[in-house]
Amino acid sequence: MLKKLFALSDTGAKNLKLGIISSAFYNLLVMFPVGLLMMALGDILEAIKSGKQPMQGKTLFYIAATIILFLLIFLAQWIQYRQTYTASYKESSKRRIALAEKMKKLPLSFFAKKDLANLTTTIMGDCTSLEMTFSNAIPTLFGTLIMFLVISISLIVMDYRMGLCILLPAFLAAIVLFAARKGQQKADLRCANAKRKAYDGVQEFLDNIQEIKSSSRQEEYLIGLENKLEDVVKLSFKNELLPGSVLAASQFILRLGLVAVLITGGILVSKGSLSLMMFLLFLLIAGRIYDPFSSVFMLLAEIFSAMVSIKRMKEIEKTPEQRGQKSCPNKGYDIVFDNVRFKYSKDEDKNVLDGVSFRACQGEVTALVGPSGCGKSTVSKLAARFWDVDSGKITLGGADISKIEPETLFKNFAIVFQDVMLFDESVMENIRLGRKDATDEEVIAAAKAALCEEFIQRLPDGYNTNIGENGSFLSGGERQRISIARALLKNAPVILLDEATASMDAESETLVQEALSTLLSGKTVLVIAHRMRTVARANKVIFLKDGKVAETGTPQKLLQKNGLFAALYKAQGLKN
Ligand SMILES: Nc1ncnc2c1ncn2[C@@H]1O[C@H](COP(=O)(O)OP(=O)(O)OP(=O)(O)O)[C@@H](O)[C@H]1O
Repeated sequence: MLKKLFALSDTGAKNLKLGIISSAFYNLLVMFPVGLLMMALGDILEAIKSGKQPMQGKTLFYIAATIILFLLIFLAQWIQYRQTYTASYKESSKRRIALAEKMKKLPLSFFAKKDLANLTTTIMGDCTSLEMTFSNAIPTLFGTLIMFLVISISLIVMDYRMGLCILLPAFLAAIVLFAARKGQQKADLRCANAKRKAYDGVQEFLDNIQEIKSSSRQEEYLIGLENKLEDVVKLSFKNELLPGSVLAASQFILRLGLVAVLITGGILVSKGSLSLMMFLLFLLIAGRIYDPFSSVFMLLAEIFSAMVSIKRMKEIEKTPEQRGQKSCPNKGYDIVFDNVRFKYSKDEDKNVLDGVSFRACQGEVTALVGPSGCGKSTVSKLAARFWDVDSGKITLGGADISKIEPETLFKNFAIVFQDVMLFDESVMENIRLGRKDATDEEVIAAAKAALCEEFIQRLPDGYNTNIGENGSFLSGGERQRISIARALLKNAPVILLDEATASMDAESETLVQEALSTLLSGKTVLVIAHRMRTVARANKVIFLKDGKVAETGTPQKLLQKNGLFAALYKAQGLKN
């Protein structure tokens, strides 16, 4: 049950169980000194009454019992610490790894619906808050509840009237806290959303600082960001105020228990229906039993927020993964689209691709052409199974790619996307990302083939120069050439080039095209290029319009046809 409720691993659930048991054991054990004290007091009073020496012959028993009791308390606390703190950190790191592994297997449709801040909060923030909750709050809560149950039964058996005086306030206080739970969770959610919006805002501000500074709406933008940050402060304050007030109310109700024991006990003793010793025992218990409750109540807010984190995590865990076999039974590397229909979201009424069929043959360059938004990038993303098609089929060498595990399938692809992702590392390491076991010589050869050598030599430290966050020290054309070098290094049988040469000047583009054409020979190449000069060299053109294949054939044939492709070609020819 614990495993399901708190989304734990088998070991995590086992450790939490042990933590709860040791916490309950500890809470019960700390009550025993009260019993021992009462026994000693009883002995002393008995001795005084009968005129004997107090505690005669029993001193050793009391010393031994005290030592054993303290040893047991120490042991219970040590086990609780070990089982909860150490185990919860291990569990939390396992959870982070499991989440990251899970995300690797999720389709891109999942990430399109979530924003980056939300995911970061789940992986880092939620895991950290759960770490704290499992290391302390949950074992303390359950441990206290078990202790309370055991003591309640004992108190009722000893004297139900006095027992009720102690127990009723605890129930009342718990009811108040649970009644406020819904409000607390709502406040938590509001606060978390405000934090996420502020995080997104700051991230957007840092990412686009250049555009914001040069825009006439700089003031307006900053006011918007300031409002988001102020919302966080306001909602955090409210979020603290609610549990604070509820906590104060429940603590007050708990204190009433001590007063009730004092008044009821006093009346019962005066009537002679309760012994003085029993009255003292209940008073001592009432003085101690509420202490763990106070700390549990303080932790409840933490536990309620943890339940929100767990819900978010379960949502990720439940998302279906892109699965498939670990081997790719392809014969050759022709890519075939067979009546493919696809849209990014179920809510859209129009398909982005609507019955697309074509064959991109091995050893040929197939160019995807068409007006902006017609679905060219979508075709290349579907070919690498970044998304799964809604209907129809895509095959690689005859193998249905929807049945092949994405990681296995991806080994066959090298991709140069429109947005090049570069890392804050050296040029050498950025290119080596194409194939992590490549030697320096292989990296340099790929860089030369992608015409990077010339600008790399100009960098202060050559191949060892750090290129800054996302290659911010490089020009658009240079960044793309690094990305091409990476793809060349991977030497995969299928190459997807998406706007690969868009940021280069005409001269560099011609040189890169030449380099590519020698290096890409024998491979299946799907290229998206707006410039018609690039397309003219392709073996086949797929002209897309509104998500449908409008024309297909060799560039020469399509030019002769004088249709859509020819019109676009001529229009660009005029511009160039
Ligand atoms: N991740 C996404 N989520 C939702 N819609 C998307 C997504 N990516 C693209 N689209 C939409 O799908 C349609 C096709 O986009 P796609 O990027 O494939 O076109 P394209 O032909 O490559 O355009 P361009 O030449 O301008 O790059 C567009 O209407 C676009 O708005």
